[in-house]
Amino acid sequence: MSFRIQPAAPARPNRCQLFGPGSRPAIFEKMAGSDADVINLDLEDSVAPSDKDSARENIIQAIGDIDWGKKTLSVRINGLDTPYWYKDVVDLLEKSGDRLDQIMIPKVGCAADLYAVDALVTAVERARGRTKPIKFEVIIESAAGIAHVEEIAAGSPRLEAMSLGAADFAASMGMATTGIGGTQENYYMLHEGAKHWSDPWHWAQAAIVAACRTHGVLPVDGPFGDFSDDDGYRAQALRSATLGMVGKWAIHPKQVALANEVFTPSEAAVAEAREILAAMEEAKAKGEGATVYKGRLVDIASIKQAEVIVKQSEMIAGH
Ligand SMILES: CC(=O)SCCNC(=O)CCNC(=O)[C@H](O)C(C)(C)COP(=O)(O)OP(=O)(O)OC[C@H]1O[C@@H](n2cnc3c(N)ncnc32)[C@H](O)[C@@H]1OP(=O)(O)O
Ligand SMILES: O=CC(=O)O
Ligand SMILES: [Mg+2]
Repeated sequence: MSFRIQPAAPARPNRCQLFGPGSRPAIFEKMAGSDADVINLDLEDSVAPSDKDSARENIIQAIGDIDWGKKTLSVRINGLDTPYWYKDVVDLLEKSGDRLDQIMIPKVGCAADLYAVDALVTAVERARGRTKPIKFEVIIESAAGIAHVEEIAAGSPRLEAMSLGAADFAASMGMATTGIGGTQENYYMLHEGAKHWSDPWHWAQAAIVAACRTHGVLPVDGPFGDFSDDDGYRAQALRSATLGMVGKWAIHPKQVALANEVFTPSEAAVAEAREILAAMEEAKAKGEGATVYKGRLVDIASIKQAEVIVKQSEMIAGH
């Protein structure tokens, strides 16, 4: 371990982030009644330019009027390249109460983007005497975002979560696809005549996880557009969980259960992790740093691996 200890990410469940357009207030109660850990009310790309003002008002009203339970309540503001974002921030903080937890900043390209939003948020919070500091989450969804991912992860003490936005990311990178996330038909290796599909999102996800883990931020997988394809969603989510991500977006309510299933450690996984911890306790009592569990090596690193699963399960159960 480096002299610098890796900071812990925020201890809150973030298995599923359910999105809904701010211009569609009829679904807000349904979102609040869902099993998603995080709600993302959207002012950005799911809202037409002509609806930006009314969507903002809908969201401000709903923040106070609806019982959001224990969910993390987040609003995705418009990008810093638009004329809308400053009013999103100012109106949200001036006109809504303390129930709002987080602002999601899309298309972040460098740490200065967070600095700019932080400066505005801080000014409004002070002017209004808001005592609960607003947290940030960001979307990495551009070439600049992924190129500067580490400085972004370190960009603000308000930052709690970072998502990969596959749709805008693909567009910014010039990727030859219109699919949002998941397997891409033309991204394969050929071996003895058989196609083996590769994962074009892998490197960006791994970069996001590394940046997040270095700076104590929650890494999250973004949207999977084909909400008719449960198996495709599950496969994408399982890959993300295996890489260290803690959750995934749902762009339709039917994806919530899939995300919760994948990002809640199973009883079998928790039981095995506890057995590994017990085996290592026994080894430690005998003065050994390594032992054998079910025919395979476990050592002091295995304790840390097992603790990730046990802690995640306890945190979710305790929430
Ligand atoms: C690339 C990105 O930026 S992704 C993030 C931004 N995008 C979004 O926020 C889009 C979020 N999703 C949606 O807007 C919608 O789910 C759509 C447009 C994809 C589909 O909407 P619909 O055609 O109404 O879906 P469908 O008919 O299957 O809805 C089934 C039920 O779920 C409800 N529902 C639909 N979307 C949502 C949602 N996001 N949250 C909660 N409930 C929802 C519908 O009201 C309907 O309820 P009912 O059975 O009581 O009538
Ligand atoms: O905002 C999300 C995306 O995929 O783009
Ligand atoms: Mg996007």
